[in-house]
Amino acid sequence: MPTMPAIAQDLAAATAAPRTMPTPTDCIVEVDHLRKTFGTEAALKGVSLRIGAGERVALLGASGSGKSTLMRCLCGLETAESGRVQVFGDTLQADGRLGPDIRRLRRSIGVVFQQFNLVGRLPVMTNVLAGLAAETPLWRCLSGRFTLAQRTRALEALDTIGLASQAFQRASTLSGGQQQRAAIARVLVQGARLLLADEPVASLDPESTRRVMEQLTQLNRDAGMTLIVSLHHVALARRYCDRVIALRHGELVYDGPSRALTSEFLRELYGSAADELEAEDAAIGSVLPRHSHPTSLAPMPSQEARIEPLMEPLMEPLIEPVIGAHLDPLHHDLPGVRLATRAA
Ligand SMILES: Nc1ncnc2c1ncn2[C@@H]1O[C@H](COP(=O)(O)OP(=O)(O)OP(=O)(O)O)[C@@H](O)[C@H]1O
Repeated sequence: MPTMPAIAQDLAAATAAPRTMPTPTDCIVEVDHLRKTFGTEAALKGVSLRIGAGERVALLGASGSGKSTLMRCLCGLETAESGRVQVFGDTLQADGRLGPDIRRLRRSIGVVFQQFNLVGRLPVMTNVLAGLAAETPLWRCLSGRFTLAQRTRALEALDTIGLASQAFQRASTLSGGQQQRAAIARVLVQGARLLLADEPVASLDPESTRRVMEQLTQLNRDAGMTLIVSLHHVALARRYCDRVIALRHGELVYDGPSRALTSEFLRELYGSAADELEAEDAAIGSVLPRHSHPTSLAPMPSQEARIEPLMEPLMEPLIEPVIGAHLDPLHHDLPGVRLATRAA
């Protein structure tokens, strides 16, 4: 029986139009020999990869293969014992230490988690404004006195993902899919250039899954955000991402076009969980469009016209203080967010 790497090599070689690896100049993520151990367990065993600007990459692998650990290392929420992560040409971490530019780099990295990381009792708008915490003076964050321009930006981001009319509702009143889209609006308002989405649809129904995946795809296409998304469903990876990186027991076992993935390889990758995943994939597949390109829609009123009726509450200077431990783990090291968390 062929080994896993052998199958992966065959797959990549058999692809009619192999994806060209990003050249050093358009590489925005470079990972070299990353190794991370928890106790005696190695979660990442010397992973190396390159991701180019504007790519849409799916991270696949069975439970425990190291996907979340890799994602957390890419944004500096986790430090690896050895190896290096460079983002936008600067060192994010090397040999267990975060680089000197970590705060600046984090501003350009948006992260979306499976659990949404919204504060349910705060309005959707406030949750989205938290994306601006890194660029806003502490006193403004603590008192909720965001500028009109910032509040308008947040409303526009919510409009872009179709949630403007829910802007002043408590986040807890939204459905799971809507909450995930609000988390995406927070990344949009942050102005991130790299979006890491760690199992963003794992707790969503098939229809919400489709919507969230399309929104992530649109951010990649329209806002030019590079997207790395970890997924359990191969059908989603095939539909929405051109490239797949697969991990198994902390090792990179495949890096190539998503269309080249075969059932044989996936059985190797997922082992005994393959049958269950195949059944779930069939359910998801039934609600996915045939093409990931958005279908043409009826003409919409301009964004200005759409959000104009919602502007009135924005004229009130106070929104809500940006508080809460779960708002945005990336910015927990900001003094404002720490203080606010303690005060909450
Ligand atoms: N904070 C931690 N403490 C101890 N072990 C951890 C920690 N985080 C991850 N691990 C271990 O590292 C390995 C990789 O975990 P990781 O969460 O990265 O996998 P995953 O592919 O994201 O899994 P899943 O798909 O189930 O989320 C697992 O064996 C896990 O138990």
